[in-house]
Amino acid sequence: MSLPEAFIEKMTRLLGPESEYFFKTYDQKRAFGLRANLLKTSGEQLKKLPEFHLKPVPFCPSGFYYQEADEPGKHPFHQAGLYYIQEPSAMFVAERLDAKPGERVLDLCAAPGGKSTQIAVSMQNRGLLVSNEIYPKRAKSLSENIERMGITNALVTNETPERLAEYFPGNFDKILVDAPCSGEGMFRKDPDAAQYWSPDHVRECAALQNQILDHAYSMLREEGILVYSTCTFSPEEDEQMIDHFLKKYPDMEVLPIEKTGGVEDGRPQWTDSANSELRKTARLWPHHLDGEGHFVAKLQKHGPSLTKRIKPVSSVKESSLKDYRQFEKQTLAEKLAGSFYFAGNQLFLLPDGCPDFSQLKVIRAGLHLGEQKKNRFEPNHALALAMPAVSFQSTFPLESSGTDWDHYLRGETLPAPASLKGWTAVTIDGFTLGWGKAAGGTLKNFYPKGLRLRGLNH
Ligand SMILES: C[S@@+](CC[C@H](N)C(=O)[O-])C[C@H]1O[C@@H](n2cnc3c(N)ncnc32)[C@H](O)[C@@H]1O
Repeated sequence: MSLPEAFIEKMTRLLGPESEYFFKTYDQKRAFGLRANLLKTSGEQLKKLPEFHLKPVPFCPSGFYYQEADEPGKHPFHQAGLYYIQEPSAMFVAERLDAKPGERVLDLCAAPGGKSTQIAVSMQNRGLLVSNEIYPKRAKSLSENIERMGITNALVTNETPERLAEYFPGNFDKILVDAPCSGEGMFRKDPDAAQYWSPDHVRECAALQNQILDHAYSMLREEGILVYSTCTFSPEEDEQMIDHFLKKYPDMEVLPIEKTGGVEDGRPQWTDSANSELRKTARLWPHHLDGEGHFVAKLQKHGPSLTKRIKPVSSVKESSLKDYRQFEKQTLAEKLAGSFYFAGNQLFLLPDGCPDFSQLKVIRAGLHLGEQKKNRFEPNHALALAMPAVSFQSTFPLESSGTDWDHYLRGETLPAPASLKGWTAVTIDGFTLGWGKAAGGTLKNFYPKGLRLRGLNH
């Protein structure tokens, strides 16, 4: 592939004789990856599927390489949220944050959600994950991926880092900044990215990352953890960015990152200070492992934080849940508990200890249960995708070896047993796919219009 001249010169200067191996990767095919969604399945279960040819990613326990011809994006398990298609080296990042159930975590630059969906898995859907994206369209796809993967503890926001920093000073145990960058590691995946590249663009990205990091710092609590990552090779956005950050905030300490499967140390020699601490950061190079390339730094804040306590949202009165409870009794296997919240007619079950978010642009708040209609409750797609099949009193089973799933995902009505009545969870090989409502021998289709398949799928 054709690369910008100035990029070739720069990488040749930085890498010396190693650059020969680096540039050779541009003539090779890129690796394709998917990550098992451990909220719904296991890697072992996916590995048994004859449709896919999966090989483990050495630096991510739930990650697999697949063959391009496997086309996992076209399999109904994708719509059921059993995996997330993700560039393999990107899978290394969220694992380093080591988010735990019950923590308060912020993913500041989150769309389309590869890393947020991975963070939610390690939190086991408990605690609070604020998953933020600055651009509205990208925030919408982030929200859809959060829904598809069955994540129930996320507040998906569409804010600038600056606004969030005003709202959440000193509030988070862990923050991921997966920064917008010059994307040098994306050239094989997206050849257009190479055309946008210029030394000026690298400088602009570095200036933006600097500002984003300032905001992240102010939102971190004392002893909180910050992970910073990019998918670019330029030292200005990687080691030099962290070097500058450490000088500006001396209470930040670089933490070691365990490096396996071809992951390498950061390169302090590419900074003015040559601070040996920077060796603890990690670099994923396309000529040392199967993946496009990433830089990751993990830091801890030891200084005090100016913290604003935000009161949690209190639950609505039980009396306003009458129609929901009636629906729940008829449809679900157990009663849901927690903080319920109405946004207009839309009912949500909020993440644990969810802070008041009334002043923020929020796209999704925890689990979207459904809509209060006149004297009845209609469930949302998110509720189906967040629950395993055993959580429903009635299921409508489809098989991936058949063709009915294709009709269902296109929004068509399906024939149903005459005895089947009311809301039922449609499943694919035992995994929930969406809602249907049975009456008079047919299943009315409630697969969301915006997600339906169109045209040829095979
Ligand atoms: C590398 S991507 C994030 C990828 C995402 N973490 C994932 O794993 O799917 C960087 C994100 O930063 C967003 N972004 C762009 N400008 C920004 C800014 N000024 N502040 C915060 N985020 C910004 C981009 O829209 C993009 O979604």
